[in-house]
Amino acid sequence: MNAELIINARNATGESPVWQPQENALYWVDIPAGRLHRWQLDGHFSYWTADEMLGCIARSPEGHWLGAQQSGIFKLTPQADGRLHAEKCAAVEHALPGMRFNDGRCDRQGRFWAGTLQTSMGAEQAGAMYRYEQGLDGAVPMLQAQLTGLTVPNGLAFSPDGRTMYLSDSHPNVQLIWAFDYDIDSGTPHNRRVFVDMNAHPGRPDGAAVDAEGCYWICAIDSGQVLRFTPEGKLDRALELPVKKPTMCAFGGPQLDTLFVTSIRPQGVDLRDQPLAGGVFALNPGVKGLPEPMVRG
Ligand SMILES: O=C1O[C@H](CS(=O)(=O)O)[C@@H](O)[C@H](O)[C@H]1O
Repeated sequence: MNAELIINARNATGESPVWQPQENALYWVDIPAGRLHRWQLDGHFSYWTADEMLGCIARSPEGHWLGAQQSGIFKLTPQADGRLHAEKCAAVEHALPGMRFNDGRCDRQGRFWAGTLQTSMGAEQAGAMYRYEQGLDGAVPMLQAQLTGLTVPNGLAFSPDGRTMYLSDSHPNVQLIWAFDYDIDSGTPHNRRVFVDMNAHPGRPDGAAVDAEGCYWICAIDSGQVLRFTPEGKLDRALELPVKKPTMCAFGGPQLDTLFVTSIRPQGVDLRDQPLAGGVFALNPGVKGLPEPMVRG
């Protein structure tokens, strides 16, 4: 195992790692805590807390963050007192009560995509994918669902040329990763097909990242592994972690050759066999990643 613990964050649900090259820092969230964290390469660690759960983030060129929370998409600005100042940019009408945003990221053109789920995950197919971009009509535009019928949308990622979109559903009744043709001019996915059936692999599909060779790295939650699939959907590599529930991965480091992985610290269970659950880890994947696109201004 070559996983190195970078911080024993004890996150309830660590997610959405994003490498920020200007600061040589990794940012990520703890969803239920509504927290944005920063770990700098020199070892400094900071965090800021929002008023709502925080599902995923993307950086803007102006230096703030875009965050998908419970009631919509917010511009987030870290404050000196540890709060996250939140300004609503877009709203959503959830299909059911008790829903929040989960996994998301920008496409290669800088449109911010994020998916919703019901927090108890009891309601199947209530989740949807939303796309946010600046310049929509209205002061706080209402976003329209772009894809529906999802239970735990996850694993969103884009191929190096941006023309293939990947998306998964982690729910035990689904466990599929799909590929779509992606129209980079309009930001529209079409021609959905199964890319990988995770029922044939250990773990369920969670967060993902695409590397510079176009291969898809997916956190296989409940198996303690990160799996690499070729663009043809063939399993190529499996890396082990000292925790059972890795949630999302991101390439980072000055050379983009480190794979950072967030994880879940399950509540109310015996953690003697995974005391580092909820930590953030660094792996040496043997391949480089691509810069994470910022939100298009
Ligand atoms: O809250 C979350 O949990 C699930 C993992 S689990 O089903 O609870 O084990 C994860 O897939 C999802 O991304 C996360 O937000």
